[in-house]
Amino acid sequence: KEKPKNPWHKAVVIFIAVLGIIAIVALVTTAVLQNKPLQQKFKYGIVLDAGSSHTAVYIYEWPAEKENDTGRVKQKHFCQVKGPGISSYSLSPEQAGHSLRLCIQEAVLNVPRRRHHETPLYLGATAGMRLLRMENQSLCDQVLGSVEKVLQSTPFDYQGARIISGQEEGAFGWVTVNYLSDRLKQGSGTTGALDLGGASTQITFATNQDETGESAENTVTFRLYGNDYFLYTHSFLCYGKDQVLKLALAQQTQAGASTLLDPCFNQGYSTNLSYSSVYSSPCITTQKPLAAGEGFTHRGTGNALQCQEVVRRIFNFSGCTFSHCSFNGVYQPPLQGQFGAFSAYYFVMNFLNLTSDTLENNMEKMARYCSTPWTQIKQQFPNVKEKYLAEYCFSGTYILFLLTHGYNFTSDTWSNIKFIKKISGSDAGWTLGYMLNLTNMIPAEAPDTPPLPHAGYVTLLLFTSLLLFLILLCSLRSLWVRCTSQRQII
Ligand SMILES: Nc1ncnc2c1ncn2[C@@H]1O[C@H](COP(=O)(O)OP(=O)(O)O)[C@@H](O)[C@H]1O
Ligand SMILES: [Ca+2]
Repeated sequence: KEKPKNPWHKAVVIFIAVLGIIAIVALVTTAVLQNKPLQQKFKYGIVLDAGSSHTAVYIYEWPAEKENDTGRVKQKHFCQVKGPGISSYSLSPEQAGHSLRLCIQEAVLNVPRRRHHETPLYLGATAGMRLLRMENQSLCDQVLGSVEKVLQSTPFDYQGARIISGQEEGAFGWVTVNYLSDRLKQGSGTTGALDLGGASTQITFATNQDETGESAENTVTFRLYGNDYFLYTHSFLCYGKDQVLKLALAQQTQAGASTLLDPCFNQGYSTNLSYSSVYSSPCITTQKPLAAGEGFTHRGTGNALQCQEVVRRIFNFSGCTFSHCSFNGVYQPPLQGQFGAFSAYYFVMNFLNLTSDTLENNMEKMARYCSTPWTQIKQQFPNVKEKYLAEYCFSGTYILFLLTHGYNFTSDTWSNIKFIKKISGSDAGWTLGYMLNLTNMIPAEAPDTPPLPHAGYVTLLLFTSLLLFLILLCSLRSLWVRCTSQRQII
């Protein structure tokens, strides 16, 4: 005889099943929502790079709660200030500050208003201002004062305008390159930084601790994310590409002739230069030739091999008092690892299409470019600024010579150099490293990471709740079987 079925059994089993499912779904959703990053709140930072030839404004952005994570700060906006570098306003210092206004207005529009007061604003000046300071401290102060006045009147958190040292310029360029390529956290191999400006050039790379003993002024140590880095760095003042051109012109016009036949400029190129435009630079230590008139005709003959000899005369390879030197008696340990070459290295080598070839092929391409007649060059590149176009033969020959004879890169190690403009969307240069350092966004010790990354946590949770659900299902099933089997027993 069948025992009357208990209508409640079925209801109870279904009720528990539904309850279990709701519990599990509720558990998983709260856990996921609980850990979901809160409304992305961003923070900002602004750095002005007051270079010898130009000023640029960089706006950086990062998620507020992640500022200690590496690689989180990104370049959000870039503004190139119209006109020359601030050091060029030495005769009208007020103009230096005024020249920044348009880019500052752009910055005001690119940073949310509610963040303005907490957005740090820095200006760092490089070799152009180092040279002006050498020439005339008072004019240098007036230019900085004029810049300071404008930056203080912005709605941002103004943190100062100063001339950074060559060491800082080199070291922070290295920080930027390694931060953006995410090499700082693993403590894995790092990338050296090669920066070519208009008035100075920097080389920086990590070396072994025992290599740093020879020259304290060339050593910078960083402790970042729990890793110690011993960096070699040197900034060659007057070896930026604009100043080095003046060095070459001064050397070739010692006789005071009215015409200079220059192998570093294309055949058919001709312009009139004043002697003062060459000899007024503090980089030129030789006196203007007495016999010289006001100026001279600068004529190109376009010969790369002869141009190499012109460039060689800018370097001094004697008088090294260390175990190894690069040039001009400057200590340099043996090169190590990969290098990122940026700023004018990139502009010149990218234009000349010398960024991805062997050293030998680059030398040949350089020779072909220099021997191309100026009329043909102008025809081929009608939209390139004539000042840049005219100097590419000189600048390219200088770069090849600097990297090989200056820094001792060989045809074997040439491929270690990558010519770069940006890394994951942000410009390679000293400004990001400078800001990261001043805002303490690269901690000395590695921030403690949660035992499980968010994704891992959610997976684990899902897995356990699925397991729970299966256990629940099995127990419900056995409960069901027991209920229905009781009916048969009778
Ligand atoms: N598009 C370009 N093509 C060639 N050269 C360029 C280009 N843009 C900038 N430059 C050059 O790159 C150099 C940038 O130097 P800059 O950073 O202003 O000087 P510094 O770092 O010595 O203070 C200058 O020589 C400038 O003329
Ligand atoms: Ca620069």
